[in-house]
Amino acid sequence: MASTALCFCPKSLGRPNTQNPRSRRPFNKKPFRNPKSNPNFKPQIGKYRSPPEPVVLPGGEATTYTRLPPKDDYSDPVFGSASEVKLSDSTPPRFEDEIDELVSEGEEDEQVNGARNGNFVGSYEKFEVFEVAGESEFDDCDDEEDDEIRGFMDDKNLNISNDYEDGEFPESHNGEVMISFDGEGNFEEEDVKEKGVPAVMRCFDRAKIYVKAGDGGNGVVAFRREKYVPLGGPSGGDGGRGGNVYIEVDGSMNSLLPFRNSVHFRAGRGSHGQGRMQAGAKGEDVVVKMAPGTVIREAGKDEVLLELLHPGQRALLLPGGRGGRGNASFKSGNNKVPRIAENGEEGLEMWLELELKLVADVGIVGAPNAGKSTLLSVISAAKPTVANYPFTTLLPNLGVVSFDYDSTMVVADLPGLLEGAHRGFGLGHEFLRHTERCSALVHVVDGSAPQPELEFDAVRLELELFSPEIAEKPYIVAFNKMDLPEARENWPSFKERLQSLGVITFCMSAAKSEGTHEAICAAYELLRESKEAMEEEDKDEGNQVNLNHVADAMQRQRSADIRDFEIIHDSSSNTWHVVGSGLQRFIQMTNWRYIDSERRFQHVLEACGVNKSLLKLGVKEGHTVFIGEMEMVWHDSSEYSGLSSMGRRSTNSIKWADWK
Ligand SMILES: Nc1nc2c(ncn2[C@@H]2O[C@H](COP(=O)(O)OP(=O)(O)OP(=O)(O)O)[C@@H](O)[C@H]2O)c(=O)[nH]1
Ligand SMILES: [Mg+2]
Repeated sequence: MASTALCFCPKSLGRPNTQNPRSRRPFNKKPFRNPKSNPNFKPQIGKYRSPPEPVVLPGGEATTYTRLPPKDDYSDPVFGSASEVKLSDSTPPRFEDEIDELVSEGEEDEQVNGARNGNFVGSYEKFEVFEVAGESEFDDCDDEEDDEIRGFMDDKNLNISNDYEDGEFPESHNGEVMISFDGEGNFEEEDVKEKGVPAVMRCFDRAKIYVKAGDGGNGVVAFRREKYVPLGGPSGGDGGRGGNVYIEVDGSMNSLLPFRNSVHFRAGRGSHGQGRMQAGAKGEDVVVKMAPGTVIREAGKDEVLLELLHPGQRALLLPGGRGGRGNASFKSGNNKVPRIAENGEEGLEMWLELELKLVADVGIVGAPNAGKSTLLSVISAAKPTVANYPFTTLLPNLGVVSFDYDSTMVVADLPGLLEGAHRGFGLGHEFLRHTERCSALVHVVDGSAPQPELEFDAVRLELELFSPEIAEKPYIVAFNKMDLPEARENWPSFKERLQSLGVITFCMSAAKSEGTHEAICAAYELLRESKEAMEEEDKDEGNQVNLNHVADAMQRQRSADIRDFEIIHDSSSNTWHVVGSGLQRFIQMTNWRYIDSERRFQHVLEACGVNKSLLKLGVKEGHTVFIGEMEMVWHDSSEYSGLSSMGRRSTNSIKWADWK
């Protein structure tokens, strides 16, 4: 079929590389920061280059890899002239052809025998794979401005070299990551770094966002003046409450990619109060929509704040700040003309780290090119890309399988797993966490592979190394490509071995849609059983989850008693720090423009025991005392003994951590 696909080499995906994209720029090209200054730059309105159209090749050409394939199997996108390659050009040579070629050159030696015995990889020389950066600056998903030119996969970033003889490896230059393979199946691990995938793939299931609740509006000082109403009294209204930050699960989202473009979410501030006792309007709430299964943590912390699974669930994350009181609220028997009003309470702010673990019922795992996407495409309406090269699937695909009206299941097709994936090879491990929420797995094995048993074992081992919990999930094995004679030949021995292990095994031809229904029905049966078991557990636990627990905890912290404070003395500078979240909030809400505020402040310090405690601890005339954001000085004279304000020391807004 004459069709084209984006040009990339699976080998370059076989290493986790996070080198600085600017560090290895081709010497004959001038660096350009602004892509629009590049004469070759064509703006892409559609944001990302679309992935290749689904292609179904004659299955006979497909080859499954459980290790990194040797270079000759693929045309090199860097050295080739075209930026796109025909799939037919990149068809890997048949295993036997390779051996025959060697034989015809009179090289029938140990290598060839090794290959005939199935030790395919051992017959190759060492090679290394590394990444050379082009001008692309797309690697950083935090960089907002260049989003529109970020390509889905930029083939300029890839380079491959295997020019080195055994044992001769160059030092790694410019921070590039090298993975050396010594022909014995041993990989040198020390250079392996964590982030090895293009930005779009990292941002698929990870994001960092900023959220801020709205500040409360200020209260005002006003007095009623009206004809025939003498001494109308205070009439300053209260400020409005700041907007809240909510997190809502949006069933139509299945990735965190939208957060590449919008990172900051701020709720509106409440309006200020007005005369005639008019209270300010409430600030606008902000609702941050997330894909089902997003795990939310505070940046830099391990503790999970929220984990919402079901579409439509909504949790209050940050409550808006309280509106400040106007002078009408301060009227009392003692003070009928209060000249005081409060500031609105500042809304809390926070950086959040989001991690998506897809909510799928069944996960399809297996080696690259085994036929996982083909299976998903025949059992559901999903149209994943199918092609005859490893790592066709770069991001997980979801599909819904409907049996009848009320029995459906969500199936996730994941990128292929290579041997050594736990050490960072391939893409599989990047996305295996998406199977954590699956109740069952379908393990697709390429039946036409030279040794399907080895392929099966390699993938099982990788699953175990990634997470024993995933490996313990119930699974079935789907032995694929039964339309090919090799698969039919391998099937009896494979079936016998797996049956002896007690594994449920099905044979099928995904391409011809034969046997797929039986396999998927068996997967559904596993799902049903595990759901029943889970429902039982839920019944036993019987507890309802409070989705607003984060906001509740914050609210409790903020409204702590003003008398709960701690005094810290710094003897080197003779300064005192009075720390307490109740006091801090009180200071932040004090509006120092009004003369009565200072008096009220002094009164509160006296009443809550700050002055007394300071005196007890030995504060002296002229010592500096910090309370929250206020800097104060201590006076110790016969007429007045206490603190007087020197001004604010910072105007930073409040972080959640400050309250803890
Ligand atoms: N003959 C035959 N070929 C098949 C069958 N199923 C899949 N193929 C072919 O195998 C190749 C790989 O299929 P994919 O579905 O892309 O494999 P995959 O496991 O999703 O591969 P990755 O996404 O790279 O991990 C394609 O050329 C398919 O046409 C089958 O039942 N019979
Ligand atoms: Mg696939």
